[in-house]
Amino acid sequence: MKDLFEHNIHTHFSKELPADPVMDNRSRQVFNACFSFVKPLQPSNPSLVHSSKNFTDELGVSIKDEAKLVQVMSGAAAFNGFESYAMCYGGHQFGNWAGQLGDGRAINIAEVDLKDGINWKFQLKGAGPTPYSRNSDGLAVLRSSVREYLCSEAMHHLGVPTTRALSLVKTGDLVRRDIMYDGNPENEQGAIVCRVSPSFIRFGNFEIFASRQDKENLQKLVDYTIKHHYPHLGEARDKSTYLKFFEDVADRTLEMIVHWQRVGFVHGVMNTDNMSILGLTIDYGPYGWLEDYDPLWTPNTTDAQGKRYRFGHQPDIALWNLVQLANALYPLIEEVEPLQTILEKFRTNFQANYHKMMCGKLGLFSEENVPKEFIQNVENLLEQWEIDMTIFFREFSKNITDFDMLWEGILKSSYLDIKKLETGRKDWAVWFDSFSNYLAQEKISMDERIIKMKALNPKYVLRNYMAQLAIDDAENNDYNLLDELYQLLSKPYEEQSGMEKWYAKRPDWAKHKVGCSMLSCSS
Ligand SMILES: Nc1ncnc2c1ncn2[C@@H]1O[C@H](COP(=O)(O)OP(=O)(O)OP(=O)(O)O)[C@@H](O)[C@H]1O
Ligand SMILES: [Mg+2]
Repeated sequence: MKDLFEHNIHTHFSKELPADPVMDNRSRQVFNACFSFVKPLQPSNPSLVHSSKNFTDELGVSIKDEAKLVQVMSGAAAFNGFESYAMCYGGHQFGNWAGQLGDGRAINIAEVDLKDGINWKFQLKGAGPTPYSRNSDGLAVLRSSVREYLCSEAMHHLGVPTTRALSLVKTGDLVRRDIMYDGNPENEQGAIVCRVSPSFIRFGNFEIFASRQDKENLQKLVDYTIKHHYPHLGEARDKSTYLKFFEDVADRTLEMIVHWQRVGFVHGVMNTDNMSILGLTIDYGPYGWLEDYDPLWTPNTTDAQGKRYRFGHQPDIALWNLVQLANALYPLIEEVEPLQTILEKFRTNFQANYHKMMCGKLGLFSEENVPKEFIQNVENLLEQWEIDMTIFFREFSKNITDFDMLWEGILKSSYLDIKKLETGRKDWAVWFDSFSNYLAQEKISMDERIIKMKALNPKYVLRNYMAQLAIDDAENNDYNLLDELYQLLSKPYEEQSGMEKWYAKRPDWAKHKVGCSMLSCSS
């Protein structure tokens, strides 16, 4: 395999789209441009924490010189002379237009043609200030970087569309953060994740031009996005192509959200500046994994009041965000109705896809036989009896032929004590009766059913406390647990000997610990 740095740069984004002519790296408004050239900050003493061998293997590249990797991925050296840049975008944050945001701490350091003929963009998160940093420092801490690094790779292996993570380095510099926003800032270790994706364009990249009535640049960006990322839409650049583009983005967004609901992922900050135009999960900030099944749960302390980004609300928020994207694209389409039709379709398609997915998790693959209420009923039961989502569905991925077997799984996955649980036995039995009826109508063999269920119901996910344990060790320069979780989560659907300890309910100590149940945006 050829070394990553032996590959040539192939610049598309920063060559084909308008650049900010001002080279001044001070926080400012940037007009008529998709990005600004900016160099990463020099780190004082960079060191490698981890790199994703799975991902470099997938990309078909090797890393021959680890020292060089650390230099490039910490921003100390350029990637084969590439002129690095930060992107300009805006966004709706918590339902309000926030104006220009942009890559305040992300810097694109390379564009390279690799796997599948894709032009991969390499981006450092936490590499120093840019014109988009506003009042912040452009940096990231080890704690949040471990979370981003582990989770992006874990999500990929779960089959959820996502940006990838190639490396995690420490900068050797200290970063001051007030983790609980309570006036007690502390010094933390600075770190940088190298993220990789075919594109980091977000809904907000389009919104910023629309908000400034800059139709010319809006169109340039849309045309670029279609050319490089939706080439099947053809050469024509007219209203019908733009509509089709919007429809495809809506479809991809829908697919991503169905996956999130399937694995119990709560993004936590679904602002439009965190919505990828490719339907990839982007920005692993105060995300969390659903443990006891609670549709109202959000990990984000900033959102604890309104719970706008709670688990059960993610599909509605995706739609809300798509409405903002529709508004941004409107100047190129100038017709409301066809946009509305696509948004309506999202709603109905989501319901159908969600139903199919949930039936699949229960091993019912003739979902047309199953009424919506049946799924609603099990969701209510899971919520009422505080049942761990991952364990329940994995325990269910067996040949469950009688109620006792189901009950065993419930005992294993509930956070309630047995005495309390006993009072729910009758309700579960009623549900199990209807389940047995639908099961009897299944056409596929039991073996096949179980294989399919296990492929939908992961055994291992990155529980919030697991990431925190890895962080605690990493902060003391011990990366063994980080590596153990990285390896574990690269095969989330497989039984793995010696790893059963990670297939367990969240321990009691983790219920209210910072980083394990609630997370602030401080990162
Ligand atoms: N420490 C920081 N310094 C400068 N800008 C920041 C910092 N933290 C966040 N921002 C900027 O604030 C805005 C919203 O932040 P948000 O938490 O969504 O993103 P993020 O975690 O920095 O990055 P990304 O979305 O690239 O993963 C973005 O424009 C982001 O670049
Ligand atoms: Mg963000």
